Amino acid sequence: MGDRNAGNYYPIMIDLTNKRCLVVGGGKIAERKIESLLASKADVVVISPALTERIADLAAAGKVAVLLRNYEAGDTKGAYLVIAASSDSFVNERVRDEALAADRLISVVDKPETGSFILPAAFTRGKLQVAVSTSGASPTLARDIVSGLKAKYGPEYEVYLDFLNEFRLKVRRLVNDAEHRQALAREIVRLDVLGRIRSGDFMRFRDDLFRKLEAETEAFGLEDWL
Ligand SMILES: C[C@@]1(CC(=O)O)C2=NC(=C\c3[nH]c(c(CCC(=O)O)c3CC(=O)O)Cc3[nH]c(c(CC(=O)O)c3CCC(=O)O)/C=C3\N/C(=C\2)[C@@H](CCC(=O)O)[C@]3(C)CC(=O)O)/[C@H]1CCC(=O)O
Ligand SMILES: NC(=O)c1ccc[n+]([C@@H]2O[C@H](COP(=O)([O-])OP(=O)(O)OC[C@H]3O[C@@H](n4cnc5c(N)ncnc54)[C@H](O)[C@@H]3O)[C@@H](O)[C@H]2O)c1
Repeated sequence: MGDRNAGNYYPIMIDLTNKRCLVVGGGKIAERKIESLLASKADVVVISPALTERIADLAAAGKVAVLLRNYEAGDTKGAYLVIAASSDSFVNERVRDEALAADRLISVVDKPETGSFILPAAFTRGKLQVAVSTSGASPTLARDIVSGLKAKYGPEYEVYLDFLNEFRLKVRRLVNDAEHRQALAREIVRLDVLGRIRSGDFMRFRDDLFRKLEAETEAFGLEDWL
């Protein structure tokens, strides 16, 4: 494992909406990658002579396009991102070489260090996305860390992030002074908004706050709510 990436992977949030993503292989591992690609609204194409039941269901429902055959040279053409997830390491190597030659993003599930990216363990709460990677050293540890974080950052974070997003957009629209905007950005996360979401007191609080912000704008501060 001497050639494992030493931890200098570049973390990036990438928009895959309508991007063609090719998955070679239709087994358990491919299934997991397909599910996460679909969750990111990618346009998924699967090439594999056999499929798990779940992938076959996704194909029947029109959620993924499937070519029910072995990988052939040239298959990576037109793909923005490629995942080599077959059980045949020779095939995965060919997929990788072809993808790399055309500078496509490529992940190789059996020899991750030979590809150009790896996947983290991750979960979302609306706009909050938490992703953990051990640079491939221990996917199981990554998953354990994520399950701890999942318990800590519960479903209320979805509402919280939507609120923060709405607040930020309003502030950007209404408040011209950059320092004032920054002060509000710092203060808003110090308010116990999560407590209000949990206690059911949130909607009234939100409406009051936004009403005041719209009315007072440049003079608006959050001291009264702290
Ligand atoms: C996090 C997660 C996300 C996902 O897959 O979407 C993920 N692996 C998960 C689970 C998992 N994977 C494995 C086990 C069995 C126990 C074990 O062996 O440890 C379990 C546990 C289980 O399944 O319970 C085996 C395994 N994994 C890799 C290899 C090949 C190798 O290392 O050479 C082998 C050996 C295969 C073999 O020898 O047969 C490689 C990779 N797995 C990665 C991601 C990337 C690095 C992540 C990081 O940086 O930490 C990387 C590098 C490539 C990649 O796939 O991008 C997902 C958790 C999903 C969740 O949250 O539930
Ligand atoms: N990255 C990870 O998280 C991780 C975890 C465990 C295992 N693995 C590795 O991932 C690989 C796949 O594991 P799996 O459990 O999904 O295996 P699997 O046997 O369930 O599935 C393999 C799939 O590859 C397809 N396939 C075989 N030859 C092909 C070809 N020429 N062209 C296209 N598709 C072809 C098969 O039809 C099948 O659908 C294994 O090599 C395993 O070592 C990776």
